[in-house]
Amino acid sequence: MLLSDRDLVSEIKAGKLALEPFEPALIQPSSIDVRLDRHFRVFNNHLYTHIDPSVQQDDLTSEVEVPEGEPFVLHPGEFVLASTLEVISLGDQLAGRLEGKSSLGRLGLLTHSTAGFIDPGFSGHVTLELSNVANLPITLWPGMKIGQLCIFRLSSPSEHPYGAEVYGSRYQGQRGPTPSRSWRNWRVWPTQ
Ligand SMILES: Nc1ccn([C@H]2C[C@H](O)[C@@H](COP(=O)(O)OP(=O)(O)OP(=O)(O)O)O2)c(=O)n1
Repeated sequence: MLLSDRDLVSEIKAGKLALEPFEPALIQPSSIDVRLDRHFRVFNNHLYTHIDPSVQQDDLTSEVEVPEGEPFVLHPGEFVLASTLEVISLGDQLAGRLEGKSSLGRLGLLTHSTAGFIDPGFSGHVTLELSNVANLPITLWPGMKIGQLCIFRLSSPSEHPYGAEVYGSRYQGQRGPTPSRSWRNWRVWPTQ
């Protein structure tokens, strides 16, 4: 079930959902707007011939911090990682989906390219996969509303929420835009 504004407020009051820092004005009818932080990760295309998800390519991205009062310029066709200003924490019976903002979508800015799911139990800054599909550069201003978070209540509490030992939970507690962490078990064959 998708939570309404009043349910979002009750979950925040009950401590089952947290956004830090939190601004009540960011609550929408059934979502909460999230803001852009000042840290970005750009791809070092000059260092690699290809991206291989099966290995850890440590120098694949570099962090860029935008100075106070300045924007990050995202050029057409570019793909960068950024992160929410807010640390987002979900209890074991809530899951989230990061969605774009229509006004930014109409300009050609994609907020997440594919992965928008936030697991129950997750806590950390959410990594944004930003790309510009317009024909002109787009300026990204730290602090601007960059997306919205929709929260769903699970049919029962998760038995092994994100962060539990049972999973890798590679992004639990992540700070800032976090590059892909390679899987140790990236291929799982059928068990006979
Ligand atoms: N745009 C996104 C989407 C997700 N996450 C965070 C919240 C999720 O709970 C966590 C893991 O997301 P996935 O399960 O989609 O990622 P993986 O399966 O690759 O990682 P893991 O093996 O840790 O589950 O990453 C994020 O920071 N930014």
